Amino acid sequence: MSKLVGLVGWRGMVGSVLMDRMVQEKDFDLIEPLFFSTSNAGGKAPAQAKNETTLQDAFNIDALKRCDIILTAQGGDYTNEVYPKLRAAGWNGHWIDAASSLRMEKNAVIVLDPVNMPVIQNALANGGKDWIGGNCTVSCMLMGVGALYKAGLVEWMSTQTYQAASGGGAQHMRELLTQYGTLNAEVADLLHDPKSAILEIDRKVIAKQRSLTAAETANFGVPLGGSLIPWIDKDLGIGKSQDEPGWGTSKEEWKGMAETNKILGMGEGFNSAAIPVDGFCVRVGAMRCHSQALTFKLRKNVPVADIEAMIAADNQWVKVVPNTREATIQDLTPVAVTGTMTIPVGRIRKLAMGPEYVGAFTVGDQLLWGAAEPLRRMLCILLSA
Ligand SMILES: NC(=O)C1=CN([C@@H]2O[C@H](COP(=O)(O)OP(=O)(O)OC[C@H]3O[C@@H](n4cnc5c(N)ncnc54)[C@H](OP(=O)(O)O)[C@@H]3O)[C@@H](O)[C@H]2O)C=CC1
Ligand SMILES: N[C@@H](CC(=O)OP(=O)(O)O)C(=O)O
Repeated sequence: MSKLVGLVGWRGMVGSVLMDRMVQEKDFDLIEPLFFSTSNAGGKAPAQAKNETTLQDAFNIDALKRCDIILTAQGGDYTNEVYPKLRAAGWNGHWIDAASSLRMEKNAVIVLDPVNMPVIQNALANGGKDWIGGNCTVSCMLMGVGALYKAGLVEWMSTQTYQAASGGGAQHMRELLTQYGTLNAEVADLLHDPKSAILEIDRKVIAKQRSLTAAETANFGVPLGGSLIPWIDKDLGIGKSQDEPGWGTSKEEWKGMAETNKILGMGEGFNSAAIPVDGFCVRVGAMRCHSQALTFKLRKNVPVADIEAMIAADNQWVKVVPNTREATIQDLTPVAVTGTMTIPVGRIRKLAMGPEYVGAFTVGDQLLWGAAEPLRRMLCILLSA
């Protein structure tokens, strides 16, 4: 008999990408889905419903308890409210979650099976029930360069990210595009006139950016179109001495080290067993692909050709982009990658600091490998266990 799989958050942005992938991969053939809603209980479930065609109340613990597996992309507030009640009510099913709330819990595994299948299998063998999707930036990075970690080559890594608007959610994407439109409209006449002065256009654009209303920047807080924001998520550094690691760190930056090490089953957080990962996380005006410039200090001098071969052989989605201008501008951009499962890694080269210092650049669709895909793959792992 098919497992009863509760789906929560299926109509949100991450949930919609997840549903599309589940349809593409025919995951619904393997399950009996039970659709939940936080806003429309009693309404009609989507077309993928089989026997249970009515939307269930996502806050109804008894309804949730019926499920063998619950897969949620509803968000952290939902998880914080419902998960403890469900476990307290004795539910012993598998919980698969896109939200970060439970990620660092001792019993939770951050799932990214092309990278950490042994960690997942070990947890399964030990009765693990909580399977949490990783931070989008971390998951996309490890899909690209996980091979170097698996080979034990990384002494430390520094990452500088270029994160898309979608990481903030659907409203952030709308706000970015609206800002681009507003800026374009401000100088449309001048743009149409080939003889107009570029500095006049520039002056009008910056004046408009600086005078955007609170409503026009409601989601990001400041203009993003034509600018960038070098801070993502909360400030975790408050209260620390400025001379210790962690001071002035954003939560997104903290996740880089904490989650990378947890995914790989190594030391967690800033402890001695963990591989140091640190850098700056920056929001840019891309739509849904996160990009990252990586600097590695390797434990030994490894030829670039060997590094490329290791990365290319790691999984079926990673693609090494030759470090040429043409290949880079064609294949190593958010525009090239959006909507695809491909994780290109390029700009692989030795850095001036010494032969153990290697640079790379990678791009990933943060709604696919960064959010939805590891979850549906974990569902399949559970179904085949
Ligand atoms: N955005 C991202 O990049 C990432 C997000 N995540 C996690 O996933 C969670 C969900 O994120 P995201 O998908 O962006 O959130 P959304 O805001 O798009 O969707 C969340 C829920 O909002 C409700 N909702 C209300 N109005 C609408 C509407 N007009 N269209 C669709 N849904 C609506 C739906 O619940 P209902 O049907 O019950 O009303 C939906 O499930 C996040 O909180 C985060 O924890 C994880 C990784 C990346
Ligand atoms: N914080 C990410 C998106 C996200 O949802 O991250 P997390 O799942 O770690 O909360 C971003 O803004 O790009």
